[in-house]
Amino acid sequence: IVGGMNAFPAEWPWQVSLHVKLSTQSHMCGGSIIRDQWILTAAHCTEDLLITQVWRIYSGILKQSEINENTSVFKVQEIIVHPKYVASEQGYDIALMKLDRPMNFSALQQPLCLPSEEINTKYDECWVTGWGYTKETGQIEDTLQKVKIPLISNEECQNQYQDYRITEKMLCAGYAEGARDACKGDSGGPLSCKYQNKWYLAGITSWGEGCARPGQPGVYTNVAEFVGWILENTL
Ligand SMILES: COC(=O)Nc1ccc(-c2nc(CNC(=O)CCc3cc(Cl)ccc3N3C=NNN3)[nH]c2Cl)cc1
Repeated sequence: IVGGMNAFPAEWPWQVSLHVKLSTQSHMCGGSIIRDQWILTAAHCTEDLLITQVWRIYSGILKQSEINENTSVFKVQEIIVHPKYVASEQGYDIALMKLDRPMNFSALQQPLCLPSEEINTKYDECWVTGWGYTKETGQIEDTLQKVKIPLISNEECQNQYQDYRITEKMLCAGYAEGARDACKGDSGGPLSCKYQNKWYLAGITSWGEGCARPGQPGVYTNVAEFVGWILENTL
């Protein structure tokens, strides 16, 4: 997250950290709790890592340094990648991970709401969160970062990304002057938007041209367009 600040404990209780354990273990992507046994993340996070055994999912943490052999960890029973996913810039950057056991919800770990179709235009505010870099040449942050980012219209976003096709299944958010954005290591995490005092998973952090560059907003998977797919696949 570029231009953000430290989150508070239990402020974003649906945010999880997805780790991969090969010879070493490290944070790979963000994710969001949507049901007691289901995490929503980006399809590109699972590329070349479709073997479930390498994944470790940490919930209820604020700091990466809280992770140790005693921290509660979830393993992955199943990974479902959207069948139309090819690359982030072409959309369908969405995947489900089924946990090896149901999660007990608490103040520190609980789901947020899936959006409905028409809500995208009514949000009061949106925030992107993650442990990603705070600048393009950065590193994974210890403390979860948060930054408030306004949604922008797909028409405006398409004007700023002339070499790409910004589809209705994408959502854009950013400031014209840049300076605040998601960055490397934030992908898969939530763009959380508030409406009438409830938080909704409006977007999944997906791609952008660099981090926080002027006129280069962040592009998110438009979750409202995939609620049917999510429900069908999490029965
Ligand atoms: C010790 O452990 C580690 O070092 N772990 C670790 C884990 C993951 C990564 C990593 N993850 C990615 C996937 N892309 C993203 O996360 C954000 C994409 C994105 C989305 C929006 Cl909305 C806006 C801008 C951008 N954007 C463009 N350019 N940069 N960011 N790339 C890399 Cl590199 C690096 C290190």
